[in-house]
Amino acid sequence: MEPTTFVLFGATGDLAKRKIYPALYNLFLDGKLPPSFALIGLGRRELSDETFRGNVERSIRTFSRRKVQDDAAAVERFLDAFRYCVLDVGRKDDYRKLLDMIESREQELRLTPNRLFYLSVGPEFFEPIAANIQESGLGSADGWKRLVIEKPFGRDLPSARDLNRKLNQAFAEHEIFRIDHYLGKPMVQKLEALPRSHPAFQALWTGRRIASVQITAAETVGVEERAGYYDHSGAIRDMFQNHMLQLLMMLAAHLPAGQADEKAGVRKKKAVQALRPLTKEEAKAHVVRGQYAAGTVQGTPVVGYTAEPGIDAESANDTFIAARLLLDDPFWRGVPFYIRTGKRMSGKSTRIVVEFERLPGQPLPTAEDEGAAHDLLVVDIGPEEGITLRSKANDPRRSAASEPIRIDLQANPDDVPEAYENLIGDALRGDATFFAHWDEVEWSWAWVQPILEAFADNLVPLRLYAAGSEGPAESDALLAENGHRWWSDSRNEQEIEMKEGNQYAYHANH
Ligand SMILES: NC(=O)C1=CN([C@@H]2O[C@H](COP(=O)(O)OP(=O)(O)OC[C@H]3O[C@@H](n4cnc5c(N)ncnc54)[C@H](OP(=O)(O)O)[C@@H]3O)[C@@H](O)[C@H]2O)C=CC1
Ligand SMILES: O=C1O[C@H](COP(=O)(O)O)[C@@H](O)[C@H](O)[C@H]1O
Repeated sequence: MEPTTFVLFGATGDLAKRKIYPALYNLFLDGKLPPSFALIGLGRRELSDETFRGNVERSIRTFSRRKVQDDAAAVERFLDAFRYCVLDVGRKDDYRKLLDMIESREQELRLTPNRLFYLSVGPEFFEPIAANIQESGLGSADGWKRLVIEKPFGRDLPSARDLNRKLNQAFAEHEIFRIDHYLGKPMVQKLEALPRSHPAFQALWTGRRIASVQITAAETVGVEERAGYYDHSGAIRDMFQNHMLQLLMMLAAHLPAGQADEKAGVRKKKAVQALRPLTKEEAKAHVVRGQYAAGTVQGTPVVGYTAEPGIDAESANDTFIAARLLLDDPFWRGVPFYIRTGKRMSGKSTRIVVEFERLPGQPLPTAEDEGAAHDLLVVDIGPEEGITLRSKANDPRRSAASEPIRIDLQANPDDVPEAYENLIGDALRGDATFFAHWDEVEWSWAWVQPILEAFADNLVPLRLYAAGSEGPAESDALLAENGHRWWSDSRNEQEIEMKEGNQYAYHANH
């Protein structure tokens, strides 16, 4: 890997502490940091290098997935790369000081001037930092430069386009790495190749009609301490436009054989472009907007959203969204994609369920089975990981069908890299596969824009749901209109949970 100077804006912030330093430490332990590596942390706070390194050490001791053992020498070698520089985003002199510091580190360590600028700061700083990097000469050295940028990328279509145009004045598209941490999750990285990953999945994918695809990201937490941000974003901007649509793209990027060598990014773009647009008038028929009311989450009583600290008592912000989407694509035509995400739901789970239509000859559901699943491919993305095939046809209680096959390749969970480890490792290597490319971001915002407008004009009613539930009843009704039901919530879990010998479970081998 090429020598790199990692320039971290927001080095004193929460994300750096909880995610970035632990990820870098784990990459270091795995030998995945460049052998010649320097990190310069930036923030307004006055910190000495020593205090900064002490903070980083505390962060890796608290948050690293691998225990920081007594190998003091390894920790010291890791921390040796870290320096700190005071920088206020708006002060031009600070960028000149930073340039001096970077150049002197590059000389000291004989580093080729490859510079990775990581913006772990509020979105209002993305554009001024990029402009100052260019203006100060920080980005004009004789090596590569990359910009790693956190979410949110805009708050609607026009602002995202504006931000992108401004970033492009300093960085080319191939130099911009937009983080969507869901794309760093190991199971998400397998989605696009899922149909080819096992003969059983391949046979299903090519031989069976898909009845529906359901994508759920349910959380038990509420707004936490993020009222200022969340009350102006809601579930639609916080989760739906980015993480949920990226999950859809990753899954739908499957194309018939023959085009399989097309790059994943191109196929993802085709998937998002194929989304049938909704007008703001149509939004009400396809989208459910919810907000949590008081309730009980896993045994603990909690207040409703508008009683949360920092939230306007009259707030009509969405903490839940469910939507039905259709793709005008030869493979997916007629298959509804149902997406939902919400806070203060009954459990924490991100899961995709692909439901296959019943085969001719497959046992008809009995009265006891009423509403039970046909064949389901269940992809658990987090917190549990795994792929399970649940099939009625192979239930030995009903038919003399084939012996159950169990494929269990579960890796030691301690060995599963964190999303940020995967993404930072990729950015250091210059591999943008699992980052959100501009086309994807722009098309996602374009699909979401009429819904944002419908919410703003109150064309989609706000439905209250009790904290600890599965969301508003209208979200169930949305699927029932097509004869479907959510297969990924605790009410139905027992119905799809069949006897051990009746499941094909494939746990990712990382
Ligand atoms: N925290 C999280 O879990 C997640 C965060 N994100 C995104 O990551 C980014 C950072 O979030 P987070 O770490 O939580 O935010 P914090 O508020 O914890 O940290 C903000 C950082 O920005 C620095 N900063 C603020 N103002 C200035 C300024 N004028 N000049 C220079 N530095 C400044 C602060 O340093 P100082 O005070 O020393 O100046 C601090 O290091 C945001 O874009 C957020 O949306 C994305 C996903 C999850
Ligand atoms: O980006 C975000 O994601 C988290 C959920 O992430 P997960 O990895 O725990 O599923 C969400 O809580 C947060 O509101 C959002 O900003």
